[in-house]
Amino acid sequence: MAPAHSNGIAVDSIHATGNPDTPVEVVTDLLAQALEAKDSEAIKDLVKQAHDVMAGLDPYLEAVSSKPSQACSELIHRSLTHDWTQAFKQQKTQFHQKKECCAGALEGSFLKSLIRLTSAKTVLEVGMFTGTSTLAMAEALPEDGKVYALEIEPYLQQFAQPAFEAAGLAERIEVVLGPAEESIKELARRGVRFDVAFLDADKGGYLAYYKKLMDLQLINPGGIIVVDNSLMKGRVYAPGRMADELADAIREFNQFVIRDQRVEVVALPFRDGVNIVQRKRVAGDVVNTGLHNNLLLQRLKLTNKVALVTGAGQGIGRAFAHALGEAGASVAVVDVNKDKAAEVAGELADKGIRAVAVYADVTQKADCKRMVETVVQQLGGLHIGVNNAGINKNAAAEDTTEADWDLTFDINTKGVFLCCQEEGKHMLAQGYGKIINTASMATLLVPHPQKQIAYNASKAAVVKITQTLGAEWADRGLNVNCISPGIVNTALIQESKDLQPLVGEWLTQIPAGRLAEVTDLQAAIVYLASDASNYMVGHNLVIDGGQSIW
Ligand SMILES: C[S@@+](CC[C@H](N)C(=O)[O-])C[C@H]1O[C@@H](n2cnc3c(N)ncnc32)[C@H](O)[C@@H]1O
Repeated sequence: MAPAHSNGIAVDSIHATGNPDTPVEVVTDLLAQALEAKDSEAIKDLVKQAHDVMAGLDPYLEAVSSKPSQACSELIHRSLTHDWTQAFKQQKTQFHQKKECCAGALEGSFLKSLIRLTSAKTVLEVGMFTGTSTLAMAEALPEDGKVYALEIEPYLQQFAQPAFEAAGLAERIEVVLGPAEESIKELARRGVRFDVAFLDADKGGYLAYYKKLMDLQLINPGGIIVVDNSLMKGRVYAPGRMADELADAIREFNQFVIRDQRVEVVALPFRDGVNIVQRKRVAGDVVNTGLHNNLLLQRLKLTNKVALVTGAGQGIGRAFAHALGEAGASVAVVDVNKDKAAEVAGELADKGIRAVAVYADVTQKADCKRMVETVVQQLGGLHIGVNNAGINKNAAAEDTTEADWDLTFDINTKGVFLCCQEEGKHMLAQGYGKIINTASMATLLVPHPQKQIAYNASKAAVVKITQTLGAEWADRGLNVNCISPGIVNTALIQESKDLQPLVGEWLTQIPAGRLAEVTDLQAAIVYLASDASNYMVGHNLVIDGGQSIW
């Protein structure tokens, strides 16, 4: 069904089926029939049917979409019930603001989804009004994210700010007062760049805002510009008889964007029309386009990969399991403690990560073999093996018992080797695999004042196992590397009466001035598990706050 007005933009509808297929097409069809009908009752009936389809649309969309937060609902309510005419008469606002300016709950939820979909951290809202969308977007951001909300009316900042504070999100929102074009230039001068920009201020200004965002490279790669009111009540394609500056401005804007060779745009008939504009991928060599057309961060994705992590019931292993799962892998949480493994597998499943708990004592060859078989059977393969299970029995060299020495080497060294061996057999057969062993900063220095000879020696062997396997298997599709964390602030330290008093002294040995958190190690495991590290062979990646170089 060809649109009635294309307004100079070439339109080649792929939906010219002739059969009404969407609510808009159904209504168009009903009204077309009404236009042809002679009988007034028939006309009334057709118009009523058309009315019901349209009148029910937004309420239905709201009913089947997630509800806004309490804070957003309250702010929307305040925005819709505020006396804007009175505020204008009392010269609190420069312009006669209207409650209709508030984009509302559904659009707020839409923006919230876009923020999450793009993993946005920095957002620009051009035209804040009472901040309802601002708040919704801030809710979707990580704690260190920020919405820069541009607004010309100081009164609106006073209106919105208490709601931002009550919601505990004031830190994530910076209201920038003044004409938007100036504010954009000021933010550009400050070096701020955006993952998502939402254009929703004066329509005559859209083109200038868009040009600034594009020409000054203010949108990060992969980022989007979301344009509100891109249909201007339908008047952009079905003009009324009166002069219409707003529709003219949007029409000119839409035409500029569709002709802009730098971008791709999709126009959605959502609310008053929302366009999503994104920079095109460039052509060129692999550095330009990214390897296999992947942006760098995409190369870290572990989609369709299966990982196992030993010692994943707590501490570093648990953090590794989460990191690999977040990057897209299915994860086998392996531990000698079944309950802890099940607990972590449950945490992953709650996040939507495909996970299973697997029991294995890594000192037992049969267990390591069964572990790999179980993972392959339950998760459909094995591509990433993280051999992390380990212990540390602190004792002076002269007091170290043979039993403790053997146990430490059984778990930390033989266990790592047995896991590598079983994982390696499967991976060599498939010609692909990533093995990452947990070594330690203790492979580079002698940690002190605590005494831990068995641990130090066992971990030094892990580095040599890693180097040897890395070299042996490098040309058969496998990468074997290890990570050497510094002193990590885990329950093992927090709950140890012997180790807790040493923290102060350790801090004097660490240039970073703090212990490592398990989260400090998570990006490294994803990097080593991904194809971004394909040329990394037998490497010992040290993450120790600088302790080993001091
Ligand atoms: C449609 S409302 C914004 C609605 C809001 N984004 C929402 O989602 O609820 C437009 C806002 O843009 C502001 N505005 C208009 N012209 C502006 C300009 N030149 N610079 C900054 N803000 C402007 C208005 O004061 C008004 O609050």
